[in-house]
Amino acid sequence: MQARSGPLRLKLLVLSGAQVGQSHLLAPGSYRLGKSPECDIVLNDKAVSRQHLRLDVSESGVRATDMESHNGSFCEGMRFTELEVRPGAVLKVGATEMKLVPETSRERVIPPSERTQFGGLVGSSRRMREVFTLLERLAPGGADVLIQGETGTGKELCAEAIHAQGPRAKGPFVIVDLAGIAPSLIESELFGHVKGAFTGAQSDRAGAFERASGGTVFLDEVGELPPEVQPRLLRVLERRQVKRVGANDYRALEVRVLAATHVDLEKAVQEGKFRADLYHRLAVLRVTLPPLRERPEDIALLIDTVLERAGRPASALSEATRALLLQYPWPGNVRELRNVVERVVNLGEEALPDMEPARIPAAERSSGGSAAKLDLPFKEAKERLIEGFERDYLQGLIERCGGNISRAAREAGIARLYLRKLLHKHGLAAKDGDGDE
Ligand SMILES: Nc1ncnc2c1ncn2[C@@H]1O[C@H](COP(=O)(O)OP(=O)(O)OP(=O)(O)O)[C@@H](O)[C@H]1O
Repeated sequence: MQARSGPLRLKLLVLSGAQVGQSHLLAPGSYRLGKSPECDIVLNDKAVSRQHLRLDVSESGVRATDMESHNGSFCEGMRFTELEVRPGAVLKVGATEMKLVPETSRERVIPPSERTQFGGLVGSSRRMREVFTLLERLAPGGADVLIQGETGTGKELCAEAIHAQGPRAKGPFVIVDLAGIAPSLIESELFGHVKGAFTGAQSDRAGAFERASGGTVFLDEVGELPPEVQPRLLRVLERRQVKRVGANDYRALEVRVLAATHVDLEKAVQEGKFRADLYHRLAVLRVTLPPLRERPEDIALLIDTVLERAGRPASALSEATRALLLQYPWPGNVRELRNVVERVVNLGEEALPDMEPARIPAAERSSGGSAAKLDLPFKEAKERLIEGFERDYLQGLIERCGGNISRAAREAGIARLYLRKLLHKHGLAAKDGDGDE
């Protein structure tokens, strides 16, 4: 007999704020969230209203309604009055973030660190503060760590920070960029060689592991390691000894190994491109740096940090440019942001690159441009930019999806109800009958 699965039961997991780690089961019914002791879920948070948010839970889903709170309710960074919340979504009221997850989820809650900087890495988003908590825990221990993240998310900076806050901080920090070395030279680069081991080996040479002795070796792009070298690296990691190419003897190593990858190594293992045993050895401790598009709250702080590190005042960027940078999805992550900011402060705002037209507000592209808006107060200029962006984005989205609201909502990653509201606000109607599926 086949087991019948009932309706999906959900729970609300508190990710940040005073009650971090708590979870609340959501059986069908209505729940009021707020500071008042009369609420069903009482939130001990100064920035939360007495009656802040209502959740209506039914078999078909969860609807969240802001109860005219003072500071507003947010979902994935956007303020809402009413919203259908999908499992996986994060709601924020005051300083409290809560994630809607299946009741059976065993997701671990990492309490976000108080700090907004770890070594050279900055970030005030919950996602980055969770990373900082992990780094605080694992850096001092001296164990090997695998750092994952898209290009430009700060993996090298993260490795430097782990080394600097680890027990071998006074030792050397040796970087090996495995994507930048010819495959035939990788072995000798990592492990060294003896004179005559191969053509061109004119003298004995220590490899990166030996050079990093007493400190840390950072293997960047470890996914690029040729298959024939993978067992040798595994041996080094397990036995903590290295044999130079062409030598007979092993030398003991006192070294911390940090590795980074922008590719999904687990997938590479499934595809047979990366050895499972090496992956498991590398991935005992893992840190994943989130892409910038998943933490837009960090953009403003990152802009200020880039300006400060370049010795420029915050005023070096106009408010209109800042507003534009805040909306961009940054596919090249922090590196791209740094490059754009540095280019603009050095060459002027004309040097602002073409940023995905759909994201540039119509008002910005039409006559008047950013110069006209510089006369406006900051808040108004920013609002105009955002309004323009919303209109353009929605127009493109609805066209692309042939007026089908369900599809458009899915593509944009927002709730259908919220999308309808936005369309209404901008006087953009979807096709007759909405084209709903
Ligand atoms: N959180 C951050 N705070 C401050 N600067 C950052 C942060 N993340 C990245 N950067 C800056 O962005 C640039 C790229 O960072 P880094 O080289 O560490 O990225 P990466 O993930 O190693 O990239 P790749 O995979 O391409 O090697 C550097 O200038 C770095 O200083």
